[in-house]
Amino acid sequence: MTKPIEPARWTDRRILDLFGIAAPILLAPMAGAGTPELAIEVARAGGLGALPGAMYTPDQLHAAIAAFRAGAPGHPLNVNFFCHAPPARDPARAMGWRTRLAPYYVEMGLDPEETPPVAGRAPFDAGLCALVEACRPEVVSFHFGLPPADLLARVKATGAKVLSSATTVAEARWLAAHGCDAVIAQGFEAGGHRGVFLSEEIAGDMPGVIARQVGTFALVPQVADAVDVPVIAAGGIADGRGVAAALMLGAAAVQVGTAYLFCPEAKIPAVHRAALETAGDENTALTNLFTGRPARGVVNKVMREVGPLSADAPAFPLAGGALVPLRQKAEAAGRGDFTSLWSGQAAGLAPRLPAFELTQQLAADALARMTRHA
Ligand SMILES: Cc1cc2nc3c(=O)[nH]c(=O)nc-3n(C[C@H](O)[C@H](O)[C@H](O)COP(=O)(O)O)c2cc1C
Repeated sequence: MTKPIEPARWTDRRILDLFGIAAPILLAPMAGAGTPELAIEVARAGGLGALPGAMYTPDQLHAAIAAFRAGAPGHPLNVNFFCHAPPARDPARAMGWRTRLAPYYVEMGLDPEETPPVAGRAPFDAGLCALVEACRPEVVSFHFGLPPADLLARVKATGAKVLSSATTVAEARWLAAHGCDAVIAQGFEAGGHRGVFLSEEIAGDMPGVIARQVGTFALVPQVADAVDVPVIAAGGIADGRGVAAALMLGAAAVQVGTAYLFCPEAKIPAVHRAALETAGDENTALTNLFTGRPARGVVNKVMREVGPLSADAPAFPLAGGALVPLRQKAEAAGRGDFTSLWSGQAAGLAPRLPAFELTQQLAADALARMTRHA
């Protein structure tokens, strides 16, 4: 086993002291893939464990938090929520989307007339806020901006430190001005959903929004210069080199997602695990097909043939519903043709270790590199 992390050796202690952790490594909250086991192992290794609230029911989230508390007593926990505005119903768009996908239903032996399930991702609301008040996670993070001021005030009143993702300097400034204790600078390389929230054109001009997305290497130092709160770098960081580079660019910590998907503690379908092996540096793309918002994943059949971006896809989070029957049928046949295979651009760098060992290796390797270059 790797040696324990020595907290005293990190020169920038802002995030370590803010959260009470030993290493500046944050597990990314990953809706649909994160588990209490993953969070426990990262926390035990000295990083910050996270649970994704977006795809759990409140009861499931309660149970997941309790499992974390039992498995990693005394360690802080980050619980993550989405705070998108729920979309207005748009039956014409929903029908257009089903018509676009109808040939695949026929190809897969499914009835295109069958009503697909509604894909839901609940935004942070008063009920989830009450859950935060009851469970008191030490850190609460948000994706797609921040919740309304009254809910945010209630979260902060619990003593939780608040984080959210910024994809531009303007978003980082906005988050710092609205009460975030630290800002996650999420570069273009990142797996999963872009945290974009200030762009008005997100629905109307998806290609334009995507063409302007900023990479981690350019984003992190500009955000670090722009805000007074500590910055957490995310996107394409999958080994010790990436951690060291992010810290040199002015980040006080990193948030890592894709590299943890290889861990046995991550819960992803077999087709996703297999696809990650092929992700490399050039086999992912930003797509809106699976939810309606841009997110990075391994290119598969539906992305190649319908997208990766489609103006027909209904608004977030509704696009996914019509893909569910196709996904289930294809996965049963061992194919990921309709599955959201979220991955960042650096999957090929991930050391492929269990979560405890991965966290310690990321930290130890980064420390060794930074010491060599000091
Ligand atoms: C499978 C997957 C699911 C994700 N789900 C969430 C989520 O629920 N909430 C969130 O804030 N970020 C989510 N993200 C984005 C991460 O927080 C982070 O920005 C990203 O993983 C960093 O880039 P990397 O994947 O290259 O490490 C997800 C990322 C992945 C890969």
